[in-house]
Amino acid sequence: MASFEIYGGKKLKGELVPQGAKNEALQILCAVLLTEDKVTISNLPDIIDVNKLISLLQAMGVKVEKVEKGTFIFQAKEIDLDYLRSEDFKNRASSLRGSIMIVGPLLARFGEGFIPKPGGDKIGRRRLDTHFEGFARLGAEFNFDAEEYFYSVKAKKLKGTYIHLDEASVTGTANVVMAAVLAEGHTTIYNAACEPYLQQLCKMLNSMGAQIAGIGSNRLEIDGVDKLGGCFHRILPDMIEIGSFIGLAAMTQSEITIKDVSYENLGIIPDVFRKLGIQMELRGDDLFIPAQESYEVETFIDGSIMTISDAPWPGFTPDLLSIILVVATQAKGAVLIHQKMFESRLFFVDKLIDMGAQIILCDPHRATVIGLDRKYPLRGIQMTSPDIRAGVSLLIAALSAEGRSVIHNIEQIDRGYQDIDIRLSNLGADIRRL
Ligand SMILES: CC(=O)N[C@H]1[C@@H](OP(=O)(O)OP(=O)(O)OC[C@H]2O[C@@H](n3ccc(=O)[nH]c3=O)[C@H](O)[C@@H]2O)O[C@H](CO)[C@@H](O)[C@@H]1O
Ligand SMILES: C=C(OP(=O)(O)O)C(=O)O
Repeated sequence: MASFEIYGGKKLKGELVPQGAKNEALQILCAVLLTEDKVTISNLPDIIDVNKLISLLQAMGVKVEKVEKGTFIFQAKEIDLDYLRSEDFKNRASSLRGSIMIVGPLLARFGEGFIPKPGGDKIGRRRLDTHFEGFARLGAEFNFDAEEYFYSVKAKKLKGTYIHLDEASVTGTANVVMAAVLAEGHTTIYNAACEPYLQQLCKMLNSMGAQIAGIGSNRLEIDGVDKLGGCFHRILPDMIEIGSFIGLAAMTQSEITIKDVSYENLGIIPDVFRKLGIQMELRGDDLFIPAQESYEVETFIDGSIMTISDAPWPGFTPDLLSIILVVATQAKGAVLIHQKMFESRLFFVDKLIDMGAQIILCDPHRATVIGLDRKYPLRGIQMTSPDIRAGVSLLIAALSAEGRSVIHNIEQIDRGYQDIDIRLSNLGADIRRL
């Protein structure tokens, strides 16, 4: 288990270039299974989850060629379907969440798909009903082996239909879309998730020859086609990383320019940080965050306490609520953080409380943060990162805290943030890997 050692309290300064988006990359990589032609993907982040998925695809028979840093050519010409029944497949596929999205493409192209219980963060119940109910609506036969925790689907030919997803699941929508593009006839997917990750996936599929309309909305209309071809796809900058950097700048009173953020794809994210009183300026497509002495949380118009909660896109992503929470600890004013989607994502606040933050965990979904307005800095402690976003939030807290902090289990952070220690050191942070 690797750790970071951090001496906090330093102001940082400089530029950060966001990596390609983790959650988009995981969808896009699975989509290469839909064609036997070559697919070139650029701006792939060099992070644990993406690298694990690439090696899983390789083990399945996908040819992978590295063109340059971040750019790879994939060709899924010969897929070893027997491998999907092996122990090695079960071990690899169960080590990350994104692997679940190989099922839709496999089912659509080869008539069968398998997956063990996927990994990913332990942040509460993470059911897969939306995925498998969607496949069943398209005509697939579904089987769940409860003893082995193994899901399988089979279908000679998928048939287009009307599907009202039971919830706007991000990976669920991606999976059902990837199955529907090769189904016979027309499919409507209503209550679809529409995060930029999905918009990007749909655009990529259309450039491979798919017929998807309604991109960016919660109603996708898909005309099935017989075959898809190759394409070139570039991954957007990671909006979660960009949000994390906005929080980092505010919390450490640093002047940071985040380069090439693709502002139009950030949705409501910058505005939510503005509600905490954080200033930022768009310069071209760069986001400039000035060093701020203090920031004050807005109240609602009627003067009541600000609530920040998550919702499916175009609402505020749950993946940034932990960052908002940590940044609120040094704001002026109070804010209620309401994590509606996941029930175990706020427990990391006990570490922040140990560091001196004033937080009341009201219940597993809600925490009230009383901002310290920098009257007392947080103090460095030893802690363990419970999940990827809590991990980065604790890292931000440690960078702002007085003294030495050690964060254990940083594999959680490495699974989504590329070379984070090196990039922060370049801005003047005192951080090292132990
Ligand atoms: C690899 C990947 O892309 N992971 C992301 C993906 O996970 P993932 O696709 O696994 O998450 P889902 O969108 O399926 O659902 C997330 C949670 O929200 C709940 N839910 C979902 C939709 C809804 O309308 N109401 C509702 O309550 C679900 O029950 C579940 O507990 O989306 C999550 C939600 O943005 C993000 O946190 C994850 O980072
Ligand atoms: C929860 C996340 O990831 P995963 O779905 O891969 O666990 C995340 O990216 O914040």
